[in-house]
Amino acid sequence: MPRFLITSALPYINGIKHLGNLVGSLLPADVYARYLRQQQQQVLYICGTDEHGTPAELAATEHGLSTEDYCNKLHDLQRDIYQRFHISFDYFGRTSSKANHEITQSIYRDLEQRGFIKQKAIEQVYSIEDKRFLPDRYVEGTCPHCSDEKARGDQCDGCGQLLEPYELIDPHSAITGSKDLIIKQSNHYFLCLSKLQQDVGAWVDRHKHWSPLTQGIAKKWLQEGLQDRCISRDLNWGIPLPTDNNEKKVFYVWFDAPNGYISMTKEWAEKHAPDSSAWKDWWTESDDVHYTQFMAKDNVPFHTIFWPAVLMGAESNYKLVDNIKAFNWLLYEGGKFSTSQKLGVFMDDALELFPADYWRYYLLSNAPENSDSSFTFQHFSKVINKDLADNLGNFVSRVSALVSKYFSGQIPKEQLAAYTFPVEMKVQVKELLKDINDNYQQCNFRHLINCLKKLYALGNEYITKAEPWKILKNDEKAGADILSTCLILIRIMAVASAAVIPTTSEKLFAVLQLTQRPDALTIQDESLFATVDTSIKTDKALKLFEKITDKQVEDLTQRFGAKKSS
Ligand SMILES: Nc1ncnc2c1ncn2[C@@H]1O[C@H](COP(=O)(O)OP(=O)(O)OP(=O)(O)O)[C@@H](O)[C@H]1O
Ligand SMILES: [Zn+2]
Repeated sequence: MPRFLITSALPYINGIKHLGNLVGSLLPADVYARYLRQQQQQVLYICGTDEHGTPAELAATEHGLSTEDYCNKLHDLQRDIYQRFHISFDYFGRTSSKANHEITQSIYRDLEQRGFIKQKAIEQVYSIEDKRFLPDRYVEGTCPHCSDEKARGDQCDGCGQLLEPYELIDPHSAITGSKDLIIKQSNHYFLCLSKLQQDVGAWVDRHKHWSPLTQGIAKKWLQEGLQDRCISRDLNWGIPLPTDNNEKKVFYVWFDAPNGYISMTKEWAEKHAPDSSAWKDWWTESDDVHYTQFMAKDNVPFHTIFWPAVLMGAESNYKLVDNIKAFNWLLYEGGKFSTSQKLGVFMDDALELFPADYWRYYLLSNAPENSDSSFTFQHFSKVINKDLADNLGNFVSRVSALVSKYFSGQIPKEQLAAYTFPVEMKVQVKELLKDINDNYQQCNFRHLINCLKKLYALGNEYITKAEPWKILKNDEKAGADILSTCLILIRIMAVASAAVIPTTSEKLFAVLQLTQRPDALTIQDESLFATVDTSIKTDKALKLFEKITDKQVEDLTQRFGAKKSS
């Protein structure tokens, strides 16, 4: 029986994440994991915070905390918020863990032994006032090409030119503004990626099923030719390089972060599996584990080229990824959401505004799958009001009100015994369920939501056309049959939507007074069409979703239009 390993790109520690991070990595991975579990598959879903690197140190300083304390705090905050979004990790770890230190250092030693590490002195900008080497993007100045005064040492956003820090006119530290900068030489360690080009290229070629976005990015890097890549930094915070030279170097965050997937699995096994060595059979190359990663496009080179190269070079026999579900950007006011620039709608604010299921449903309906997509409150309200409030919510509320009113919540047993689900509708629903199942399986989230939407609409249209409220006045049996069909449809909607809107699905089962969980039934299960013997208890109309008003849209657009202030 296959087993499914799932990881979502590790959220960086420098703040509460935004809706872009949610839709570009965490949410789709969660939906896939939930779907597979619902289909009775064995799943391990691993994620955790990515904690090393300069932005973490700077964020800590900004908050007046040591980097370690800051990371502890932000890790807990992030974990809490993912729980509130019902992201169902099997384990949520940290790249700063002891296990990650050990695994990263051991991978490095293998690479070194096998001749894939070289040393080279490089020149870097050192800020005397900051007492630190400055990464290129923390050097700012005037662009020599377009005179933009806000150019960074890696790139000018004004004209798009790639730059070196020494090319800037009037360079200064982006941290303190100090101009007291010198160029210092420092010995650094490089991964010999150029030696691994062929192996990585052949491996990428074998993955023809990857999406055009994933393949396109991987092939572009390969065509340009892989360059040896620096894996060390002169920082205090990070995983120390186990070198013989008497130097204080740490790994560059890109090198240690993905190893976190492995080390977090190790911690999961130590804490939660019956056998603490269970992590090994998830990560050893074998046919029965199918590994899927979720991320947005900026992370694709790291997961298709750099990290696989590291694992191949180390000849570690660690499992390489089978499928990569990559996303484009979710845009906010025409630009990219940004944690460092505090731009966009952040997950904590989002949950204060609306329940998690609103966001989960909307973000997947608008997922940047084939191209970038834009978030607006206007669009958000349109989708929620139409799909969830007008279709799903309205249908369930009409059905429960009628069953309460005409049958005191319980359709008589003798009528249920004589009832069968209408044949024609069964064909239609089965077809939809097949599409829903396929889209879950293939992680086609926009199509998936479209099918769910059709399912909700089908119920609503059926009851509108059948008009049980009229029929019930003269023919109780015919009316009871229509409502029985509706009750079954509610169960089907709950089961089919369970991975996307888990809380709502549970509420639907609660309305039906079903004791099972909606995710305990598989999506194409024949028993979904059996009669629902319920005793609904609603005295007044049930309101599953609150409609979002034009006034709310206006206020929220205004409130979040400017940069987030804190
Ligand atoms: N606007 C976005 N749309 C979709 N996915 C995104 C977006 N921004 C970030 N992601 C993805 O979220 C995941 C976690 O990202 P990470 O925490 O590293 O933030 P980031 O890419 O540095 O974002 P930011 O620039 O906002 O800090 C990554 O897979 C990243 O590609
Ligand atoms: Zn420029």
